[in-house]
Order: sequence, then C-alpha cells, then structure tokens
Amino acid sequence: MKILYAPILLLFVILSLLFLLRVLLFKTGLIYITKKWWRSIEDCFHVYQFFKVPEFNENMQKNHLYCEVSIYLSSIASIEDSDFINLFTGKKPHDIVLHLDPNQVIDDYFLGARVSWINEEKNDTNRCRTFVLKIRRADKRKILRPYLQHIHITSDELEQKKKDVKLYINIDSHEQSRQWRSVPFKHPSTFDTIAMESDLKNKLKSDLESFLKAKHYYHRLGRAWKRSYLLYGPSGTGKSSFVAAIANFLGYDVYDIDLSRVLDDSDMKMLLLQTTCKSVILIEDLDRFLMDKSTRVSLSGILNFMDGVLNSCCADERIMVYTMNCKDHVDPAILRPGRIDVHIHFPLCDFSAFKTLANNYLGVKDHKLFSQVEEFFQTGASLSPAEIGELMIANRNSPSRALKSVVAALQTDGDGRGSLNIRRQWTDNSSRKSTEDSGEQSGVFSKEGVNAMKDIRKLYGLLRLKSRKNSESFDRMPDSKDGQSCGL
Ligand SMILES: Nc1ncnc2c1ncn2[C@@H]1O[C@H](COP(=O)(O)OP(=O)(O)OP(=O)(O)O)[C@@H](O)[C@H]1O
Ligand SMILES: [Mg+2]
Repeated sequence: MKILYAPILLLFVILSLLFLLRVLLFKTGLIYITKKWWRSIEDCFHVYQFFKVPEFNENMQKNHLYCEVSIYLSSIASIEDSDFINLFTGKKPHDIVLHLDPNQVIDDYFLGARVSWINEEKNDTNRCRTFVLKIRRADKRKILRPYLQHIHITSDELEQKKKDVKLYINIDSHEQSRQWRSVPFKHPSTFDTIAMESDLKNKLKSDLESFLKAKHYYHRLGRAWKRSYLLYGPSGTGKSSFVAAIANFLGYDVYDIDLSRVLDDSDMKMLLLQTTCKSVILIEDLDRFLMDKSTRVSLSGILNFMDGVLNSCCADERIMVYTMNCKDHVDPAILRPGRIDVHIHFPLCDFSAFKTLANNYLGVKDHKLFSQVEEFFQTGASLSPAEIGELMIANRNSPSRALKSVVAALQTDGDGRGSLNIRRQWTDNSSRKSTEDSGEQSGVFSKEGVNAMKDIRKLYGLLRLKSRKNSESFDRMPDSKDGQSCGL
C-alpha cells in the first residue's frame, strides 16, 4: 500500500508546485520578466536590421511616413502592453487615443514575422523624433515592402474614418470659379438605422469594402476606380438616407449635384473636375430631370458625366449615386453597366422592415399588435417607411398607441398603393363608418391614427403629387414587393 501512496503523493506535490508556480508567475510580474529574458536570449541568435523613420526630412519638411507610422502604431493592440503610454482625447467625443511614450518599444506581427518599433526621441535642442523599425534580416526580404504598404493602407483608412465628412452643394457659377460650397455633413443615418433586408445590406457593405481595396484591380483593367449605384423606389423609402449611410460608413464627403443649377454640359464637366477623391457624387431624382425638357444639360452631357473620358481621368476613388422614383422610362444608355454598376430597389415597407422600424423608433421587438400588422401586410396594404416612421415618432411615448396608428393607417392603406381588395373590403363594409367614428374596430382603429395619417400625407403630399405618375407605374412592377433587388 505504502508503495502505491508514494507516486500519488509525488504527483500531488508536483501538481501543487506547478499550480503555485503558475499563480506566482501570473499574479506577479515574473511572467513578464521571464518573457523579457527569453527575448534577450533569443535576440542573441538573430541578426537585425534597423530602419529609421524621422519626423522631418533634411529640408525640415514633415515626413508623411512618420505620421502614418504614428497613426498605425496607435491603432495596434500591442500598444496597450507597452510600459508607458500617453493618453489623449481624440477628435470625436469619447475618443481616447494612445501614443507611445518616448523610447518605448512595441512589437507587431505581420505575415508570421515579429517586428519591433522604437519611439526614439533625442533630448537635444531639436527634440528630433524618429520611429525605428527593427526587423530580422531573414524576414526583411519577405515582409518589408508589404509591411510598409500595410501601414500606408491602414493609416489611410483610420484617417478617413476620423475625418469630418462634408456636404458640398453646387452654386450658380456665372462669376464664381469655385462652384462648390461645403457645410459639415451631420446626417445621422447609418446602415444600422436603415430598415432593409439584412442579406442585401450585408452584400452592399461588402461591395463597398471590396471596392475600397480594388485600386490596383481597376487600374490594371484600365478603368476609373469608381462604382455607381442606382437607388430607385417610391418616395419615402430611404434612398437619401441610404446615401448618407454610405457616406458615414466610408467617411467620404458628399457632392450633391443640383442639376437645375448647372448651366450647360461643360459646366457639368467643371463640377466633376472640382470634386476631390474619396467622395460620393450624388444626383437625386435623375428620372424627373431627364423627363424635364426645359433643362440646360443634354442627355449626352449626363452620359459623359457618368462614364466619359473626363470621368476616367478624374473620377478615381469615387462612388456615384443616382436616385430615381422609377427607372421604367429612363433611356437604357443611362442604365447600362459601367454607367450604373448596381441597381438597388427600395420598396414600400413590408413586415420585416416594419419590425426594424418598430425596434429603432419605439424600442419594441415584439407586441401583441404585430400579428395584425403582419396580416395587413400579407393582404397587400403598404405604407412607406417614412410614413410609418412619422407615426411612430408622433406616438413614441406610447408604443401601443403608435402601433394602433400604424394598423389604422394600414387599414386605410396609405394612399391606396396596396391591394385593391383590402380597400374594397373596407369600403364595402357597411358598418365601417360607424366603427371608424367610434374608434372601436378590432380595438385598433382609432381616429387618432387616421388624423395622424392625414398630417403625414400633408407633409408628404407635395412630394407625392410630383411623383405620383412615376410611383404608380413603379408600383405595378411585379417585383415591387419582393424586397430590394440588386445587381450584385
Ligand atoms: N428604409 C428606411 N429605414 C429607415 N428609415 C427610413 C427608411 N425609409 C425612409 N425612412 C425615414 O423616412 C424619412 C424619409 O426618407 P428618405 O428621405 O431617405 O426617403 P427617399 O426615398 O429619399 O424619399 P424621396 O424619393 O421622396 O426623396 C427619413 O427620415 C428616414 O429616416
Ligand atoms: Mg430622397
């Protein structure tokens, strides 16, 4: 028995010792000291090369690479492991930026290799600052160039995100040489706030992301690095909000071209010439403009703007967005691939979009009235997300009242764009008037809802009147209830 006890006791002692050692290493700084020793021993077996990135060049001009490295190092996770870090507030509220303290070292990993950065600062009169990259000679050939490229791209993306986005609008350019005026772009719309089929939303996000990375691909093909989107659908379905979401997502400035202020085709070219890269160029309601015979810009002016020679010279890194209520009567030359790469349909609200709006506007994920709302959508009643959103905002203090208003509005079927059956069903119903008046139908039909709907129609009435003809033809399209369609 004693013989059996001995190995068990020994095992127990070893395990306890290991446990104690682990506690000792992790609870104290011993683990870091051990790691440091190990690194110094490892360093003895490698040959290193050092690359200096000084803050200023020999003419005392700022070295742009120094700024890029500084931005890049502030973003990598290992900066938090450094012994001394400086904390600064960033440009945006609640933003905290980490900066490496002078003479601190941080590690970074790239393509399986480890590199180190030293923030060298000499305390002489010039206070010359330099980042020193320490890289194993064996890894240099494999990683140096792609690593510097990686720093360039990452810092560029980070800067882009931090940048304040601007909205440019074109002004009458009789005497002015500068045709654009800018204001800060503060539209709060993001991809999260847009009610849209989630698959489509993700596809669009990844389409934008892959566009950003495709510079060399486009140039290899001899094409301008631009992507064009057509957003089409009835009024109040989120087209303009989606443009804002794109700009916020990419951190791109928006150039909103008001075609009625453009003097002629050459003025249109000048406008394009004066846009900067990393921007969204937007033309709203293009269909209406094309149908207007009194305009000063010709169809060929528009076609050249979209995909002409000038475009291939100076439309690099731009997203072009055109919005329309209906694309049925638009010249196919405008819609051809190259001029428009992706077509995105913005339909009237369906039940899934309604749920997103209810969640966003009222914070309601589920409610007993949802089943009634769903039934109305199934029978073909429909409102635009803008109309539903307004009803929800007006009743945001009482989700039940808000949902009742939506049901009531769906019963009257917006302005009659949904199924005719449901309207007939209600008009034929002899008891309808009395129930409307008493506000008791199914416990949800309230005067409030109808009145609210009337108010909203007043707001939207003007726009509707203008776009009615287009919307009607659009709404008859067989896919108008199928969710957004996209040529991705
Ligand atoms: N899909 C949506 N998701 C979230 N909010 C929406 C959506 N569609 C519309 N809205 C809301 O409705 C309002 C109007 O939307 P927006 O101006 O984007 O519509 P639009 O399609 O551009 O209309 P129009 O064709 O009349 O210019 C905005 O305040 C927006 O918040
Ligand atoms: Mg709009």
